[in-house]
Amino acid sequence: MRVLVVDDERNIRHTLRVCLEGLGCEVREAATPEAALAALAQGPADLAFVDLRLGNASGLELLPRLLAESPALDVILITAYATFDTAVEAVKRGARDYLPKPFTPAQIRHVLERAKAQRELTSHLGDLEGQLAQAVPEATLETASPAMHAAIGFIQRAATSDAAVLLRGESGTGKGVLARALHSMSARRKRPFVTINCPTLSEQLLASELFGHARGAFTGAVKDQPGRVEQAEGGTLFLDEVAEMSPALQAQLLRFLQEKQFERLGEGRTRKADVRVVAATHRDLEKDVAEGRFREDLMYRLNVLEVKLPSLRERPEDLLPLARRFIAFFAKAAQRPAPELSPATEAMLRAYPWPGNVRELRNALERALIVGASGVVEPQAFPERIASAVGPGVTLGGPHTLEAVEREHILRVMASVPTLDEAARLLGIDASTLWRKRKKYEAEA
Ligand SMILES: Nc1ncnc2c1ncn2[C@@H]1O[C@H](COP(=O)(O)OP(=O)(O)OP(=O)(O)O)[C@@H](O)[C@H]1O
Repeated sequence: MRVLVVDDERNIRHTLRVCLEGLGCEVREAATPEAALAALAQGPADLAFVDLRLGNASGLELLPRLLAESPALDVILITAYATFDTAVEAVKRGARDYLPKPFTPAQIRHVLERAKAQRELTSHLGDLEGQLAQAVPEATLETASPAMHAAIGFIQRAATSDAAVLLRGESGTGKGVLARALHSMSARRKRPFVTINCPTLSEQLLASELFGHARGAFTGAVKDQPGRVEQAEGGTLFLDEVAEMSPALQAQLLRFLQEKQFERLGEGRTRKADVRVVAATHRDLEKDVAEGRFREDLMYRLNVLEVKLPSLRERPEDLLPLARRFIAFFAKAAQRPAPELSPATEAMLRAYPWPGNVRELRNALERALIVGASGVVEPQAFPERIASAVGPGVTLGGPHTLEAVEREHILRVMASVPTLDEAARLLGIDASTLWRKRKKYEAEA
């Protein structure tokens, strides 16, 4: 650590230098605010010990000037006038910590270690954020689909309340993405968003993951461990695939939703948590209730606010914009120029039913970018199941009835523009005729 010691008393500077150098730090000294700023201008420091009293000057006033010069600097304020108010004021102005005079070498070491640990954590977090941004394209809430637009509007309204929300929809439709969006739009946004993926854990592990456990609660429980409910304090807990919970856990979750109370596994003490619950499922919950697999009372607790996300098939307007977005993202990550989608690829993407929804589209495009040649993405870059989905295979001049060609042309035009009116304008017919034709195609499908 590069440390700057700012104190007008030579003795104190000397004591700190000896102690800090003994702990492996590189130390510079300054006796006045001007000297401190000049020292920083010459080279960065990680940590500064600053006396509150610098002759006629004040360390508290120097603090913002130091931070303006070096925003990543951690400042520890030293003072013989240790009052609670000064400490609070110092922290408000951006100090990392507070060291009362007279101090011992052990206190200095302690403060140093704490600052070091904090710096490591901050940089680790920064790394993780960077990695995440690299690996996952940023979710977009832009949509031209009326069904998706309605779902997002619902989420925006739900964000203003604290009621439980149930997100329904096929796998890969973006339930997790919307749960996170809901959290970041809500007043809880500065607190944690914690996800639990219910089907991936055994009953006992899931109970312990959710509510925590006491030491010795089961083999392998070597220490007390808080659960995700406690981690999510003040924030949002996202229960993915909630229908997969065992009956015993359903009962515990119901109690938590009703009373906000729970116990860690193997512990008598009842704890409280302020957590907003958002749950998701791709299953038909009413059927699970009718067949005795899911508690009816729990369903009604979870679905106070309920929204269904459309499948990708139900939002054809978004297919190509999403595809282009993923292509741009993965090309950038691979430091390549983003290729175009060929017309044949666009037709194929529209013809394929996308049972895995947005997730499947994203994965298919990531793969296509790796296996395909640069410049233009052709259907050959996709797996067989997708590449063979060329719809009715209509080609101009091919052996088709006029009606089949018309139908295919109309469907493709509708998928390529956001509104029915725009499609009608492109096709040169009026919107009511187009609406009737679409109804007819839907009835035939
Ligand atoms: N609006 C979106 N913008 C960008 N990517 C999205 C969007 N919606 C979904 N995705 C992509 O699809 C993937 C799946 O989304 P998500 O995990 O939210 O789906 P899900 O409905 O929760 O699926 P499952 O039930 O299988 O967990 C995400 O990781 C993301 O890559």
